[in-house]
Amino acid sequence: MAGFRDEYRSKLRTPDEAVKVVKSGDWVYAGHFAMYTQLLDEALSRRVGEVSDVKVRTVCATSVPKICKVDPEMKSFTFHSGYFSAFERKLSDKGLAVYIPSNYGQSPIFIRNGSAGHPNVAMIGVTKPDNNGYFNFSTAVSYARTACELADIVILEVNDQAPWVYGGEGETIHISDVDYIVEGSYPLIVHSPEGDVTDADKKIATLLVEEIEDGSCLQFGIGKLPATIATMIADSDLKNLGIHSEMASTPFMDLIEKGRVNGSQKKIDKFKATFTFAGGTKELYDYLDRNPAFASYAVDIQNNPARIALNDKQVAINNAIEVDLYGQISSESDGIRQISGTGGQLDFTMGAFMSKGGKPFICLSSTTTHGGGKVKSRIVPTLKPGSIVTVPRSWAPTIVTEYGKAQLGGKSTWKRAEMLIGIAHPDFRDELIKAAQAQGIWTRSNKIC
Ligand SMILES: CC(=O)SCCNC(=O)CCNC(=O)[C@H](O)C(C)(C)COP(=O)(O)OP(=O)(O)OC[C@H]1O[C@@H](n2cnc3c(N)ncnc32)[C@H](O)[C@@H]1OP(=O)(O)O
Ligand SMILES: CCCC(=O)O
Repeated sequence: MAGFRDEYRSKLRTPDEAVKVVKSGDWVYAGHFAMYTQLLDEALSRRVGEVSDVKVRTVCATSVPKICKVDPEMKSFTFHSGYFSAFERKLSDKGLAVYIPSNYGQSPIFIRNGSAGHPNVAMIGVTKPDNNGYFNFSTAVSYARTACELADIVILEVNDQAPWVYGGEGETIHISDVDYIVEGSYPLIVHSPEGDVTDADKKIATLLVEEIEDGSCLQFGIGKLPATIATMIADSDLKNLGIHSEMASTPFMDLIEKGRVNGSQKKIDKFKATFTFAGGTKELYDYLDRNPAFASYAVDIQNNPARIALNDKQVAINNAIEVDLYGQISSESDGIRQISGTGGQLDFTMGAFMSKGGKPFICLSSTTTHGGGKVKSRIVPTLKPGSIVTVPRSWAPTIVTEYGKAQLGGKSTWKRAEMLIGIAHPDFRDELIKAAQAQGIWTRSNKIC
């Protein structure tokens, strides 16, 4: 015990001392989500002008990184992210953030096989150590462990307000694997989906909840709709549900506390709700602290489609920006504008398809005023030039709008067009039929029921 305390003291540095190890040209892997390493970011930002071409990489930063604020010409730092938060997409709009495409579950694989930038320095957010000298990656297990294992230098930023989240695998690091430690104390940033819940959202949630059976195992993606659906399930009378998800969100508390989720039917991680990162309210972060109802895993394990499929009746509930008449799903860009990222959407869609009795869903309102202010259909003839396909049509699951469900798997292009137009907003159906005719995916026998 004493040895570990001495080792802790000997590795303790101020943030400014710790970031001195960063050299020009380095890749710096920073903390993810609410575990973004705020003190080290601030200290690194003070080295602007002194270093050049330092590439900082994170996932879904929950505030604007200081290194971006101080270096608008990117002379010292370039900021990279594998999934854009609202802050990051606004930085990207100004050319100040670079996106790294990947299925979330693949990201650590690319880092390990050397095709992603080698982590020269890992600066990762953790909890205070336990009595055995272990730190916990808290709400962002993600690929923190992989980054630390491969990094030349590991700096931990201890946040004594971070909850200790039980694992799984990949959730801790021992002090003997660490070079430097800095200490901090600040509340984890809250992540809550924006915007009011509309009547369309409620209708979609109702259509989706009908599909869930007692004993289903659930994944909820990021955004307002998955959160609305989770809340509706918490208020339903479903029972013996399980959770195998990428993200843990605020409604998970109610799902467990109201007795909907107990994990009793899971084939792996029985009685545990599993995830790789959490984003929600302070109450969620407090609830996760040393709560044996949860287990967090490294993302390459948690998001592995083959592992997701080990649980029966896996239901994947994710959100999209647009779907075209071929069933291509765009969930991360508006044309060439990168909005968010692929995240675990394809990982979980594939996993749910492969699970016995599994059901993958993509849900979206039939119209939006996003991206220009004018009402437009989210079911579109073709994706606009530059739009990124997050789920290819070969893996297209059931699409749900407030007008119904279209189960696309195995269907012809003619049938897909018919089904998708059938769940489009009525005001746009005629023009979609004309487009489908022009595209050769509409026959005389096609009809909208
Ligand atoms: C981290 C994870 O991977 S969790 C596991 C699952 N992963 C995924 O599903 C990844 C892909 N999905 C996503 O990123 C999200 O679910 C989204 C983006 C589809 C929806 O998330 P929400 O938070 O509900 O989106 P929201 O409606 O607030 O819109 C987000 C942005 O997209 C823009 N947007 C949304 N729809 C459209 C559209 N049809 N056209 C143009 N822009 C659009 C909005 O204007 C907004 O940008 P702004 O902040 O600059 O105004
Ligand atoms: C969500 C993808 C994360 C990464 O590759 O950094």
